[in-house]
Amino acid sequence: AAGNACRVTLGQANQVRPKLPLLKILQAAGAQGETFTLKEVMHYLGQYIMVRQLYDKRQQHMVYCGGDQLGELLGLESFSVKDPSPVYDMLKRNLTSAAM
Ligand SMILES: C[C@@H](c1ccc(Cl)cc1)n1cnc(-c2ccccc2)c1-c1c(C(=O)NCCN2CCN(C3CCCCC3)CC2)[nH]c2cc(Cl)ccc12
Repeated sequence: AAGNACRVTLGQANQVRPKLPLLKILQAAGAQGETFTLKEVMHYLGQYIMVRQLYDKRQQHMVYCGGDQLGELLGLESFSVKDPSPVYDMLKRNLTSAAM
């Protein structure tokens, strides 16, 4: 039915395609495939930070990513999860729309 067709296309519309350096990070956190929703990208980046123990055990909002590929992508030694702007800037540089 038309409804389903519409839902399928809408579902595809919000997929993004990470560029290779970001895709490798997501895959290291268990991501499968090449296109994701933004929510999935954020989930896998969070998993990556946890698995690689990049967060400070005492100040758990601080992420120390210097020397890790994530730090290379962000161009930062560290950041606080309370200020997501550097992450969004990195995603703007490393995500393309998969809708095309
Ligand atoms: C609100 C959200 C967020 C999401 C995006 C952004 Cl740009 C900032 C902030 N957030 C809040 N704390 C974290 C976080 C903190 C330390 C280690 C790992 C994740 C996250 C991040 C998530 C996530 O998917 N979060 C799910 C719930 N988190 C709670 C924190 N939990 C851990 C906190 C450290 C101790 C172990 C549990 C893990 C699940 N994805 C991210 C990806 C990045 Cl590039 C950076 C941070 C996060």
